[in-house]
Amino acid sequence: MSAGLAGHRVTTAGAGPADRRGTTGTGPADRHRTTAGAVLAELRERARAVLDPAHYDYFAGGVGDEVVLGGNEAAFRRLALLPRVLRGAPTRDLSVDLPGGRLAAPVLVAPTAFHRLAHPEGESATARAVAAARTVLVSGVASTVAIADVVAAARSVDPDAAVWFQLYPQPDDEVTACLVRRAERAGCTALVVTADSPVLGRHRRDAEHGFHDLPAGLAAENMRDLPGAAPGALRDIAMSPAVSWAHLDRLRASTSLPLWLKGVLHPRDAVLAVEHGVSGVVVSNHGGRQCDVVPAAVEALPAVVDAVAGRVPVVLDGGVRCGGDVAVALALGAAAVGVGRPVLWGLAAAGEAGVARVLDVLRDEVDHLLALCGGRDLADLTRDQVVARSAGVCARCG
Ligand SMILES: Cc1cc2nc3c(=O)[nH]c(=O)nc-3n(C[C@H](O)[C@H](O)[C@H](O)COP(=O)(O)O)c2cc1C
Ligand SMILES: CC(C)CC(=O)C(=O)O
Repeated sequence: MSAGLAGHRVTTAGAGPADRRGTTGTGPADRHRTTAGAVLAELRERARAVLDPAHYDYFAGGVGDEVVLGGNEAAFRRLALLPRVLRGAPTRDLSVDLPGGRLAAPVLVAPTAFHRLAHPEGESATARAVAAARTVLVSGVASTVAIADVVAAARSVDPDAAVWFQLYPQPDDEVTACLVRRAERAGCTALVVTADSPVLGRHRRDAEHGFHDLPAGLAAENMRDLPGAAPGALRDIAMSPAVSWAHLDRLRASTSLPLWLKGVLHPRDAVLAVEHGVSGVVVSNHGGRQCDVVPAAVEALPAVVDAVAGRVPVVLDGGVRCGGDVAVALALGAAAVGVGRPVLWGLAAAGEAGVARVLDVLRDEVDHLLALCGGRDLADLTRDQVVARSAGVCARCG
């Protein structure tokens, strides 16, 4: 059965319930009967059902009492958008150009570790889905597939796919340099240096499960054969409070790739980052996994955007779970957002198709919302449209 509304087809025919590893219900009809938030929540439940509880909790958990983990999502619920009227367009341009790649929609995939805990194909499956969506995968140094193979998987779908490489600057410059060369040789188009982890956050859930090592057969493949390790052996990813701006300067000088700094919350650090030559800043609290007394990422965003003052783009990650969250972040000045856990849920639930599903529902909902807000492109989302929500709760997340 279907009914037409001026220029818009409404139908009740379409995909049935999604199965675990195959279909994910991506047909157009499906879009009219669900929301990105509901899809992401369903994928999360499907992931929970299939994953080893220790691995589910590794992905889902946060640092300390998980105040910031919940706070990232809750902060979005406290914000609302004021639509503009009578200025839209029949089709909207969601693309964004960033140093290191062009995104068809303003949602990139934040670096998360150990995708083969979620699905046997791991980061390769993620890379194919992200390339098909024509957005950017930030592939982590803690990947269970070597970066050259991740890029190859992405390029098997789209020869121009942009894959960025995330790394923790290592106290030993020689190790950092070797990781940078690997990313360059693999064909990565940008580097993302994570700066919020001078020490590792304390994760109660991991401690309770006794989850400290990858299962046999899985490894952080990029850490193999590095200086200081025996041939074929792995080096630990070092977290060191001794890492400083000087390390960043040396890294910056060693490559011509655009360099993003991830994990910035203080506006003065954002200014320093620009002064030290970064090409972009990622406002992030590591998805609530490092310090449990920091603000929600979206709360920290406006001051960083103001401090950077348009000199470099600012990306936000943390708690983005629906198109509305994307639109609010963009209106507050983010050039794009990153999603972390939702991609892991999609991957665990349905492999490549699950990741594709996450990116598709978010893109579709942003497009719909932009139309509702009278936007033609992303620049039409502006800060004056963001207001505090004094009442009302989300039916899904309360
Ligand atoms: C399981 C997991 C592993 C992560 N691993 C990394 C990592 O290796 N490097 C990094 O910079 N950030 C890492 N992050 C943080 C993400 O890049 C991102 O900041 C965060 O997940 C965004 O929040 P969200 O999960 O609410 O979308 C990880 C996050 C999770 C959930
Ligand atoms: C410590 C890394 C291996 C992964 C990470 O950043 C994380 O689990 O949050």
